[in-house]
Amino acid sequence: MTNQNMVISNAKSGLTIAIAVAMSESTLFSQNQNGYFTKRKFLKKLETSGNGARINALLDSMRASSPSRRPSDTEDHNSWILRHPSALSMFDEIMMASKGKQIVVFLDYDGTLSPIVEDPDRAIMTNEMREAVRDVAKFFPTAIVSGRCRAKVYNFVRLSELYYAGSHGMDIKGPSNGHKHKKGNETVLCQPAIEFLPMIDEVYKTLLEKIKYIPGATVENNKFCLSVHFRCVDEKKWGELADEVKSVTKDYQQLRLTQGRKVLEIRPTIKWDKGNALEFLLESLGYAESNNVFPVYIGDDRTDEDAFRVLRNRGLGVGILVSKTPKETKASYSLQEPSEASTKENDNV
Ligand SMILES: O=P(O)(O)OC[C@H]1O[C@H](O[C@H]2O[C@H](CO)[C@@H](O)[C@H](O)[C@H]2O)[C@H](O)[C@@H](O)[C@@H]1O
Repeated sequence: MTNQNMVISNAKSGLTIAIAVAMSESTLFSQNQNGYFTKRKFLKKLETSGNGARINALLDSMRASSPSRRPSDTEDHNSWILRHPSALSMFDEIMMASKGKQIVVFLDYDGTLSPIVEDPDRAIMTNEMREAVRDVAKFFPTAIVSGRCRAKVYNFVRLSELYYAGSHGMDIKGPSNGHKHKKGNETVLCQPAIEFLPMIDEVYKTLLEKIKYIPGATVENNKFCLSVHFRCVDEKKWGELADEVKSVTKDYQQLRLTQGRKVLEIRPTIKWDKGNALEFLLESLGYAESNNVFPVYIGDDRTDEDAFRVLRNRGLGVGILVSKTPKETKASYSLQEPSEASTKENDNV
């Protein structure tokens, strides 16, 4: 089995595109035309409001981000896919664009490397996926960019050779070993919201008390930000939950509310997001102003849009949105859900 076959057979997700791009670049991956087309065919099979906002607006937004499927969705999907084609069907185009450039891979965690599940503590990444990421990182600098706190996402992924940007990019650390992609000897570290730690902790404790009577509601401490989960909350109780969250955050003008997949996220108002994290990491790798770099960013959530926007505005690399349903996005390409093992059939929110 060649290195290339090994890499591909380990891949079970949207991550395959990064691996596919790898095939075009690495000299380790030399092969003839037939081999190229066989691999491509095989890859196809593998694809599996701020503090001032009113409560009603927040509740509307929670509902809007959790749509139920309608019969016309197929039509919407067809026109959407024309604007955001499958990254696999555009394989050749992406390969051409990356030619001669240094690929850097950015991967979101929840909904990209792991399936969306009801209990956030059980969003386990498969060993197969871990091996695929490990193989990608052998060839390219690779970063995990997550809303989770860095330590937690590291515990899920457990690959010391990667860069990790936790808390939506507000906590960045370079590889803990002497990895070849590491620049110099210095450890990359960036924590732009360090002074918010006591405030976040205080809000976490207050929220724990406030929401404990709402069945299914949980709050997750992501160190520099908080996640209030409502995936397991009866929709009739969403209004109450929104009330409680607003009643706490209204006293903290330095915090803002954003939304993810059935989650309200409380974050410092500083201008720092996954897009800034991407730029910081490119700079740390020595590609601040360079056009010879080809970032591949794969993500599924609203917060990943900040990174997609940076790539689009700078005309760099590709953004790939993992989604089964049409969504407004700045990503150029799309992929289906990360794995067959992901939650319920209709759950893409
Ligand atoms: O940036 P990400 O790595 O995608 O993190 C965003 C949030 O992901 C997690 O919540 C989401 O996944 C959970 C597990 O599948 C699911 O139960 C929840 O409904 C989703 O919103 C994580 O728990 C959050 O802290 C992250 O902010």
